Amino acid sequence: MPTLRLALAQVNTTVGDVSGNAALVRDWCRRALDAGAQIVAFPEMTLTGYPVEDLTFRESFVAASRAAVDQLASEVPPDLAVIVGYLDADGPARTGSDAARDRGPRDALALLHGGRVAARYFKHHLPNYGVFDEDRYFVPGDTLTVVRINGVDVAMTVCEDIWQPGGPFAVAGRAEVGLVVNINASPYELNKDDVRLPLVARRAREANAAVAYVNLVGGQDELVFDGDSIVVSADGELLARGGQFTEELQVVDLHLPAATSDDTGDFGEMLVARTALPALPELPGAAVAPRIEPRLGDEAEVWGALVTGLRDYVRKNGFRSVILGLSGGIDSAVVAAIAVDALGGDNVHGVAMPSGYSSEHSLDDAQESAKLGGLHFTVQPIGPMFDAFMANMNLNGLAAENLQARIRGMVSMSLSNQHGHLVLSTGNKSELAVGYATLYGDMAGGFNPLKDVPKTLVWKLARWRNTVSPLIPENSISKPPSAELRPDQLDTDSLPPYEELDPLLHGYIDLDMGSAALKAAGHDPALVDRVLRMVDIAEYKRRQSAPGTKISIKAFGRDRRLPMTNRFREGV
Ligand SMILES: Nc1ncnc2c1ncn2[C@@H]1O[C@H](COP(=O)(O)OP(=O)(O)OC[C@H]2O[C@@H]([n+]3cccc(C(=O)O)c3)[C@H](O)[C@@H]2O)[C@@H](O)[C@H]1O
Ligand SMILES: Nc1ncnc2c1ncn2[C@@H]1O[C@H](COP(=O)(O)OP(=O)(O)OP(=O)(O)O)[C@@H](O)[C@H]1O
Ligand SMILES: NC(=O)CC[C@H](N)C(=O)O
Repeated sequence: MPTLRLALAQVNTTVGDVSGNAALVRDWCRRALDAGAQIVAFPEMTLTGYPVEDLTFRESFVAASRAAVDQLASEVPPDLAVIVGYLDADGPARTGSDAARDRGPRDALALLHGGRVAARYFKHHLPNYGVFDEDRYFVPGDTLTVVRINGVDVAMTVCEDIWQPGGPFAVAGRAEVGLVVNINASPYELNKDDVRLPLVARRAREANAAVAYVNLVGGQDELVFDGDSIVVSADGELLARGGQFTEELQVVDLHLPAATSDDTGDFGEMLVARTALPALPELPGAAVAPRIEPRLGDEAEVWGALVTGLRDYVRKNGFRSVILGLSGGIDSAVVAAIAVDALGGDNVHGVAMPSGYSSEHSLDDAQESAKLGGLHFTVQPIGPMFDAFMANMNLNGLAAENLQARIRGMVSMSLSNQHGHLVLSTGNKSELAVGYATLYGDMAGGFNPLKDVPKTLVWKLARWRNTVSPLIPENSISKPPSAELRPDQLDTDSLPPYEELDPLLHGYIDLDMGSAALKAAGHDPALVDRVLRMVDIAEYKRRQSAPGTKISIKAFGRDRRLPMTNRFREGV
């Protein structure tokens, strides 16, 4: 049986940084060569980053990607077979009514070898659900490219191709290949790694071939990619698995069946095209021992996603530091802790902004949070600014309460302008769901790490993080949540307890259950009516909220898209 040494490069690309991504490929090709690899595979759309969204419509961007792949072919080691994702096009982008087309932008993959592009493949299945809009951008490929490498037939596929039965994997089976490489940009959501391994194993059995699945790592706006690259044998046995949220090279020796078929042409759902590479150098030295990295627990996994999402948003947008209001409450303490893990305490600035309603312990807790995180801490009382407003405007009730939140938002943004820190907002998913946040107040900010984290999970994350090392004040975890916008205010004055609210929100938001289904599932009918109304009328707020890392199956923004102007009310 021939043996191929394959490296999977789980790397962190940046959208739009074509030359930087090409440099990354060159660097990791050298590492693959040092590890004695014959083939190295990079993630989907490596050269452009993923997702490029409407950049696809720009001819100049497509041209930059195509030029980069040609140039890269002459720059990577000529004896190494390099599989790399990029944006290609064999026709113009969609302009409106041209519904059925066989040419246009392509989510493409190139096999580089011997100083040239030796083969190409265009993604066949285009995801168009959840956060994906690929029908908007790409034309599906209809030809599976099979490359003979040292006597083994290797098929190459892109991401969604592995999520669908039939299509490229079934065709690969009929074409009798020994290995299917699948390059991915598969965003993280909680427990997705539990789905991936059985999926990859199923597809291996469907193709009757070993499968190598390589995924991106790193953050891109609301998305974060967790890596979790996988290699399985033809019968679905796990051979190697990468870590989560780490850039790394996974190297594996695969004993694969010698090629048996030369058939090409129509294989049912797709055509098959074949090509062959000149012989690659024989394997040097001893066999490599593949690694199977342990899985992270749920809290560690979500924490990894939030830290990676924040770090990359900050870094890839040219910031070095962040600023946030530290109230002494759980949300700002957890955001500060995420920021400390992402950027180091020296790059995190916490500002306590006490008003007349802030309790003494709030300031102490805020200070403790800063001390534990080793972050910069200042106190900026807002009383005089509040008084100046009130002396000039006749405000009372909610208008006066919200003024405090707005002054804090203005102070944070002013310090951002002055010192160049990115402002973090801290509203969790439960609060954003029911509109419990002040527009242009505590909602002010450039990025919100907790946007997709329900309040009950915020507490769990805090407890888990403190088991690693103490970073979040115990008092912030244990005290009842309060906005402290009026005397003795508690969240429970306006909201049901979060232990009741969160499961209801999960049903309504993440699972799209209606009022009848939620009541049938055992939620208190009066609470269902009240909460659904609160969620429905707060859509305008969510549209104006800062972006934040997606961790759930349905995040506000890219995933859950609802009209702001909407008279439909559940059960009415
Ligand atoms: N459909 C629509 N489209 C566009 N804009 C719309 C709108 N409906 C109202 N608006 C605008 O929105 C305004 C109302 O929103 P907003 O000004 O935010 O004020 P509002 O939602 O009335 O009050 C903020 C709520 O958040 C709570 N809060 C504040 C701060 C922190 C926390 C916390 O603990 O985390 C909680 C606070 O106790 C209060 O219940 C209206 O005055 C109007 O200008
Ligand atoms: N006294 C304060 N000093 C500094 N920032 C504050 C203060 N009060 C509120 N903030 C900012 O506004 C955000 C919303 O705060 P608020 O305390 O009203 O609600 P919360 O959801 O209970 O948040 P937290 O749990 O952080 O207190 C806080 O997370 C914090 O960033
Ligand atoms: N880029 C893609 O095709 C990703 C789609 C796929 N279902 C995933 O989430 O992994």
